[in-house]
Amino acid sequence: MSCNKKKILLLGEITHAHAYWNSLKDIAEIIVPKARDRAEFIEESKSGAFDDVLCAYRTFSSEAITGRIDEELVSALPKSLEFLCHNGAGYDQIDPEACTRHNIQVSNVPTAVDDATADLNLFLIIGALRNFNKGMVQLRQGNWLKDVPLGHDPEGKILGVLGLGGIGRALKKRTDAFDMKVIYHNRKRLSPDLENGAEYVGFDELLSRSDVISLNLPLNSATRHIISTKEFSKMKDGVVIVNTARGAVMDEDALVQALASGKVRSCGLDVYEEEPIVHPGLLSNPSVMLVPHMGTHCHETRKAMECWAFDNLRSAISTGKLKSPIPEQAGM
Ligand SMILES: O=CC(=O)O
Repeated sequence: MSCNKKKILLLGEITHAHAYWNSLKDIAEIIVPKARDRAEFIEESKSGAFDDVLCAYRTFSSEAITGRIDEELVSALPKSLEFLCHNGAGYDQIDPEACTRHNIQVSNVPTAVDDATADLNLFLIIGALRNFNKGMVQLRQGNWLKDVPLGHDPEGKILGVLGLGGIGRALKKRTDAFDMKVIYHNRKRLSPDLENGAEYVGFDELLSRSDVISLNLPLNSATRHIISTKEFSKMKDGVVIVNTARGAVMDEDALVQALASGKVRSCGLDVYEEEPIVHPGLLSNPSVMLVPHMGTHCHETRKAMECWAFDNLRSAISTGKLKSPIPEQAGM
């Protein structure tokens, strides 16, 4: 009976939206790989185990088995594969050009991640400005307020958002309540309704005017290390930097140096260049706020993300179109 159904390749685990996932079984047969690493995965695919799959669903952590979805991996997948539905906003684990060359349409999960990530982003800004981490570390060591410098109020400070997308805009909504003045830089200026009062500035102006810089842009070849030594030198002394996007948009070595010199007063990080490895210069610095990639680490958000990704699968199977194709493939 199942032979008439379309096939979905499951890369990763279903953790929240079980009922929705089970409902997909009415329209699709689920193929679960046995591979434990990339070499085994490629071999399994070449053996024909994934033949005829139309769609693949993948999670962020499935990279531990498949590795990056790049030319080598995509070439080993069956030609029947037309849709790759990624569960996550950032899809830097996928090479969009390789997928396009092999006629694989890719979707991600925008919007559903915005509020939870912006909540964490705000927590990091306030914590870094107010030296909360240092105070908390000292308290646990029995050193009540020892060597904890006075912090700074967010009110009246200039927040420079690099990448005013969904998360950046959700952050602005939150920082408006703290009377922060928001300036932003994107490759293209947004429409006034999306700007919602944020001031559009050039990249260098954002670096030089901001009291707090928030990195909210995707990681790709154009944004890797977009913040490094030269950019730090253009910032105000004592600037605060927060990153909930991807670690590699900022050069971590350069950040550690900028913290040591005092150029950067403090930072708040949810993401790191080599997760789960964290730079020792960050780990040993009690003034910085460090969180282990928890931007969407909430029941409700994780469920909403799965549902969004499954909507993409359902749409691909029933209409031949994705609900949220990645921008690189718009019009494919
Ligand atoms: O990091 C989380 C995501 O990309 O959704």
